[in-house]
Amino acid sequence: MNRPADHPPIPAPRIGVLLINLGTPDAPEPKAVKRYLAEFLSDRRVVEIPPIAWQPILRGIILTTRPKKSAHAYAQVWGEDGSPLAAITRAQAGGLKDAFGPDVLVDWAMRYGSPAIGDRLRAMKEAGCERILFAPLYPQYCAATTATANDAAFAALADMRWQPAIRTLPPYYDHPAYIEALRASVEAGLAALDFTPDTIVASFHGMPQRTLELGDPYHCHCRKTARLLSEALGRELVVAFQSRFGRAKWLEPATDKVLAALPGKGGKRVAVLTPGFSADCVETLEEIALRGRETFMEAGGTDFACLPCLNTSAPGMEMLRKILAQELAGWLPDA
Ligand SMILES: C=CC1=C(C)c2cc3[nH]c(cc4nc(cc5[nH]c(cc1n2)c(C)c5CCC(=O)O)C(CCC(=O)O)=C4C)c(C)c3C=C
Ligand SMILES: [Fe+2]
Ligand SMILES: [Fe+2]
Repeated sequence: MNRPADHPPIPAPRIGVLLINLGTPDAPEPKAVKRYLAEFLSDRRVVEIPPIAWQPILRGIILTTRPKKSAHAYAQVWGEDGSPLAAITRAQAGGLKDAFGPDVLVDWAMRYGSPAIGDRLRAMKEAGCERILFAPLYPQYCAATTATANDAAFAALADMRWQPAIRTLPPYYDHPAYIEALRASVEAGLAALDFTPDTIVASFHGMPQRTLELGDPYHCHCRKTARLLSEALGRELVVAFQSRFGRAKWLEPATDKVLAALPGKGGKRVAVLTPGFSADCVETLEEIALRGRETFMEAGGTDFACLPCLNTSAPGMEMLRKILAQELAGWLPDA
């Protein structure tokens, strides 16, 4: 059937890019933190203990004690625009607004709390996006982060009669653009210090040792990132794992133990980087920059620095543009 000559052209299908990070409480207060932790720690991708055994511990012990302690940690890093993790992820999405042309909508969501993945996905669909790239911003794949973000996105699709086409961003732990962004950002960070570190620690978020034994590639991804970054910097990095949670054995060595032991072994001036976090958050700003510093100085260290994550730095944004454009190839008209 022919359309009349004056019929408006069919608009090009739009494309959506949804940046996803972990999530954060709505306020640095015990009530909001409790709500957030209840959702986060009930995720079976995060705590792999059968709910019948785990839920009584979670409800009976953890959610009655931890929210107060964690709210204090959040309060120390909370900014004018809220939780750093949310503020930085929002700014990353804002910085990419025009990166891929007028037909590509860039938005952001959080796996736990708000803005919820399902809500942002439905909004993209309503805005006409027929193709959507989910981008969990975890360089190293972990089922507790990457997979659960994708699970939430696919759960939202399960309710849609007319689904958009979907791609997911692969882990980018060894992507040359990521390693180069880390190198540039670490070199700039080191050059800005008023001391010369004798030791550089690369601290990644930990996970239970059992998760590695069950086949999760996270630990290998972290080690490879550290090796490639060490080669790019031309200097040694001490790898450590932070944020231990619960009683099980976690990946070792633990960052706090490494920081406490360094001064006794002659490492008095340390710089810590956290390359597994794409945005600064309570785990970098409170656990490392505040508590890590205290641990290190009390053990006899003389100088301590926690270098910023890639955040919205020029090398960080350039990296995001490159890895996202690579996944959009074939969807973008000129790619
Ligand atoms: C970057 C990768 C991350 C992995 C892997 C990860 C695994 C993991 N985390 C917990 C428990 C907690 N994590 C918490 C905060 C938190 N975790 C990550 C990232 C990873 N977690 C980020 C970016 C953040 C910061 C969130 C923010 O709001 O700034 C917390 C909450 C804070 C606290 O109460 O201390 C917990 C709890 C487990 C069990 C786990 C298992 C593999
Ligand atoms: Fe975590
Ligand atoms: Fe922590």
